[in-house]
Amino acid sequence: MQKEKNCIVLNKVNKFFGEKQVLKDIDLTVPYGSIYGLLGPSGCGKTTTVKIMAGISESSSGDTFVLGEKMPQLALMNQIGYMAQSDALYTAISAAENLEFFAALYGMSKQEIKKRSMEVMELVNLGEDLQKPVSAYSGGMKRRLSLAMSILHNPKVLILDEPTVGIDPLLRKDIWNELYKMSENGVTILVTTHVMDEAEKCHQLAMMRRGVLIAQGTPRELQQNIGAGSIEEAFIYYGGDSHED
Ligand SMILES: Nc1ncnc2c1ncn2[C@@H]1O[C@H](COP(=O)(O)OP(=O)(O)OP(=O)(O)O)[C@@H](O)[C@H]1O
Repeated sequence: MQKEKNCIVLNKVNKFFGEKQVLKDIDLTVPYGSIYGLLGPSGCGKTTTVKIMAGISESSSGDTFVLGEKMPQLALMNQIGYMAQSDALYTAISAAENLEFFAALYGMSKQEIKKRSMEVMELVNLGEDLQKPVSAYSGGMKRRLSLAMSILHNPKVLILDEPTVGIDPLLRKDIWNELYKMSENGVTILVTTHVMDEAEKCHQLAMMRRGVLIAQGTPRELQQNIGAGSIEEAFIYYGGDSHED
């Protein structure tokens, strides 16, 4: 069964906002332990798709399974890490307090919270800024803190909506190395991106356009299928490079 081999399965998922259909019959499978990229022009439905996967939003019809369970599923929430496009941070308090707050929601112990907070903050190069109020963070620092928060509880599934926007290339490389390590340890990672060199780093890619999944495969397959010289060329061929809105 698809559900057993794959960590994330979407079967004929549709989503309407009022009269407007923003997802059309999305069929998608993400194998366990893979890094799967969702690529497409602005407004094509990437965020809507990942919110359904994360259990934050419900589809209008169709089924979504994560770790073999039908979504949305409250009991799965502490096995999923989700990083939204806009940072969900409390700016009046410190990064440490933000981490503590979320960790407590996940039921982590005080000792665990302290150890893990330091670990994740060092990972995103914010080890020195743990006690600073978030209001004093730059945009890029807030993104990195959001990423740290999404992996704080060692989730089995990590869903990242444009995680490296505003992050410099060097740190972006470090973050990708960390994502590879996590995937080698069995974590399944779903990442949305506009950045072509990031798309190439994914094990598998899905390209979306106007709510439809138009192509799926490895970055190499997507290029070879149409004789494209780069993933950027494939993206332009499959999806067009113009914005939808
Ligand atoms: N709550 C909402 N109510 C009405 N329309 C919505 C809502 N959320 C999203 N949409 C619409 O659904 C479509 C898909 O939006 P979505 O945010 O999923 O796109 P996206 O591919 O993630 O875009 P971007 O790359 O710019 O973030 C857009 O046309 C958007 O305007």
